[in-house]
Amino acid sequence: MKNTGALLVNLGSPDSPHEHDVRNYLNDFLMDGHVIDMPWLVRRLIVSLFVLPKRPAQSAKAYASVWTEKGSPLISISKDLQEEVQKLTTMPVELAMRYGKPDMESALVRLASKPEIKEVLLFPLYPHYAMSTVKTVVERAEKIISTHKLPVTLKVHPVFYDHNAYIEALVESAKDYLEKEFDHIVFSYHGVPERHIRKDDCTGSHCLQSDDCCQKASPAHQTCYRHQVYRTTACFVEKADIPVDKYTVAFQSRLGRDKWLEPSTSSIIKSLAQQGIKKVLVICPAFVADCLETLEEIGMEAKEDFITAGGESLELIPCLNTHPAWTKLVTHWLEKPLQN
Ligand SMILES: C=CC1=C(C)c2cc3[nH]c(cc4nc(cc5[nH]c(cc1n2)c(C)c5CCC(=O)O)C(CCC(=O)O)=C4C)c(C)c3C=C
Ligand SMILES: [Fe+2]
Ligand SMILES: [Fe+2]
Repeated sequence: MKNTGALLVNLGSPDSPHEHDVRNYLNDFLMDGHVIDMPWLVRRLIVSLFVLPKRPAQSAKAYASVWTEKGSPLISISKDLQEEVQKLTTMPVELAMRYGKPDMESALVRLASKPEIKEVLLFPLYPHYAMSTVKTVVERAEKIISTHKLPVTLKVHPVFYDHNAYIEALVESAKDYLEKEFDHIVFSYHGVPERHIRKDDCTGSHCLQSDDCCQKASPAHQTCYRHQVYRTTACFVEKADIPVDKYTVAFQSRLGRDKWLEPSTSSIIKSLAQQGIKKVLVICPAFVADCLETLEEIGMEAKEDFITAGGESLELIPCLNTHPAWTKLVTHWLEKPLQN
C-alpha cells in the first residue's frame, strides 16, 4: 500500500450547463467506441446527424435545473467523496472523470510523478460492469500510462455489485426512506443496449438467450450488467426485508433506436400509478453519486409523470454520495482491494 496511489473515476459532466459546453461533452462522450459501439464513420454520422442537432439544447436545460453553486452535482459530490476518503488514509487519492474535467491524464501523471508511487489502483465509481463505464475507463487508463510511459503498474479494483459491505452501506443509506410508509419501491438502473451485453458475453451463447439466463450460473455473469443489477436488487431486498410484490427493477435513460434493457423506468412509473399505487420510492444503485440522471430524470421528470398519472408521491432515495458507511468502505477497499 505504501507504494500505491489511488484514482477514483466517475463519468463526468459538461463544464457548464450552457449549450456549447454540453455539445462538446456529448460529442466527447458519444464518440467513445464503447458507448456508441459502431465503426468510427458510422458513429460520427450518428452523433453529428441524430444527436448534436437537438440534444445539446434539451440536455442543457436539464443540466441547468440541477446545477448548483458548486457546479455539476456528479462532480462536486465525487470531489467531496475523494476529500473525505483522503482524510481517512495516508495513500494519495486522486479523482478524475472519464469525460471532461478533472481529466484522467493529469491525475495519472500527477500520481506517477510521486517518486514513491509504483502502482496505481484504479477504482471505477461503478458497482456494475458495463463496456460503456468500467471497460472504457480501464482502457483509457492503460492508454495514458503507455502513451506517457508512466513508471507505474495498473491495478483495477473489481466491481462490487453484490458484496455484502456495499449492500449494507446501500441499505443503511436508504434507511430513513425505507422506515417511512411506502407502497412500492422501484430499482431504477441506467440502461444499456442489449447488444452491449451480448458483445461482452465470454461464452458467446449465454446472455439474453432466455428470460431466466441471469439466474442460471455462468462465467458470462462477470460482464453481464443485467445479471449484476438483478443481484444487487436481490441482495438489497433480502437485507431490507422487502417482499417480492413490493418492488420492481427497471432501466432508465435510454438513448437512440436500438433495443435497450427493459422494462423502462418511465413505463413502470406510469403503470404503478394506473394500478392505484400511491406512494413510490425510487432507488438508483447504478449511480454512487447523484447526477443529472437521478436528480432530473427521476427526481423531477418521473415524479411529475407519476403524479400526473394519478400517484400521490414519488421520492428519490439519494445515492451513496458521501454517506459515512460508503466513505469508509471505499477507503477500506483502496487499502485492501477486493480480489477478482
Ligand atoms: C451508471 C452507469 C452508466 C451506464 C451503464 C451508462 C450508459 C450509457 N449512457 C449513455 C448516454 C448518456 N448518459 C448520460 C448521462 C449519464 N450517464 C451516467 C452513467 C451511465 N451511463 C451518468 C452518471 C450520467 C450523468 C452525467 C452527469 O453529468 O450528471 C448522458 C448525458 C445527459 C443526457 O444528454 O441525457 C448521455 C447522452 C449511453 C448511450 C450509454 C450506453 C451505451
Ligand atoms: Fe449514461
Ligand atoms: Fe445474463
